[in-house]
Amino acid sequence: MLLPAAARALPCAPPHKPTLLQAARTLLAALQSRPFAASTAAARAAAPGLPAAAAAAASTSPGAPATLSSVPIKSLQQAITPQVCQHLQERGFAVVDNVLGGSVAAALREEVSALRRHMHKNCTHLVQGGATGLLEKEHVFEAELIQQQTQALAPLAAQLQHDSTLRVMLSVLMPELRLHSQAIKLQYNAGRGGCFPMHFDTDASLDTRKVTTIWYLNPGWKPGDGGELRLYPFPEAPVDIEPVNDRMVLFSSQHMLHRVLPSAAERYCFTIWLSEGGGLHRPGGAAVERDRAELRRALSSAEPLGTGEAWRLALHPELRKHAAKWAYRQEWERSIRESHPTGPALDQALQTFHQEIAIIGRALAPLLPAMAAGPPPGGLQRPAWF
Ligand SMILES: O=C(O)CCC(=O)C(=O)O
Ligand SMILES: [Fe+2]
Repeated sequence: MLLPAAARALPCAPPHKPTLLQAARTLLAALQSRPFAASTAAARAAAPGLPAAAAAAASTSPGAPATLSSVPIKSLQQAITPQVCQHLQERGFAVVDNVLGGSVAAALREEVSALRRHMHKNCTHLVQGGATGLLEKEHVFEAELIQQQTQALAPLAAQLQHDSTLRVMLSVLMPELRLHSQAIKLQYNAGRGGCFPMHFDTDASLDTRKVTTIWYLNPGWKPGDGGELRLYPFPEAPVDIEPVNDRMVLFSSQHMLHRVLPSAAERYCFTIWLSEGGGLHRPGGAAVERDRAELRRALSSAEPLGTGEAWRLALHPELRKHAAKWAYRQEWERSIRESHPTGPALDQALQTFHQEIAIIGRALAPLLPAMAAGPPPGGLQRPAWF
């Protein structure tokens, strides 16, 4: 059922945007020389050629520095290229190496290490009938940087939490993201098999996170250590990404299914989530209702569906994550077992998982034969990621 590389429909390459990138760099330089709160208007005045979305991405809350002087922002600016954004847009993810430089990566690793005794166990969030249950993971610990005490122990990460360089650079090339704010989380995996089950970071109905960026800080990583990030860009084949030092991975927070494979070695990283401005956008209205009614009709029709039509429905934005969950149900169950200690909480989580799979199986029954048989001969249209 996975999409063969040769059959992918390739959209046209976006136009080069060197002048826009230059305008973004001018703005970031201006922000660096004037360290406090930048408004959208100030940002546009500093770099007149800049699109509104990029200027808005540069604005910060009062008192927060807009960009850093203590990390090599130049390398971060250069990390976000048109090629990176094209990959992110078309495939749902991108990988950037040597993003901060070895010495900054080493300092950040020290900071994560210094915070270890302030960390709490990472939990899997189980959404069930409107309520959220928490299932602790073994060996994976995390800290947000909200309290002054933790910020003092991790000053570089605390500055990175506010730095707008990444947001501005992404917004120049992908203004449709409307990025406006960000949050950081530091993570320490003690090894001993610590891992994450398959999940999506969020959903449009939960919060406004759009882009997940994970930054790896593991200079000693070697094959066999495990802890790879596995992405499932459904319906394409999974991709494993090694958590090597100074690597940043970007992906769609809402649509990229992913997990962390069991890690045999200590593993350090941090995540910055980039969010859309303008509050939670709950899709609704007549058009959405019509769309849903059409989906219900297609799924309940007595007529058998052709392969192309079945796949079109499986990749519909409302159904795609359920289709992926069904397609990977065995691997998904294994990942839940691997990530949590045995006991009643795990048993409950597995029971809920099986109930969900049964519901999905019933709802998507007309699509399952086509999904099991693989994509149609002409290939599939790539789904939208953002
Ligand atoms: O540690 C990683 O590579 C990914 C972590 C993750 O998926 C998460 O925090 O949601
Ligand atoms: Fe995640």
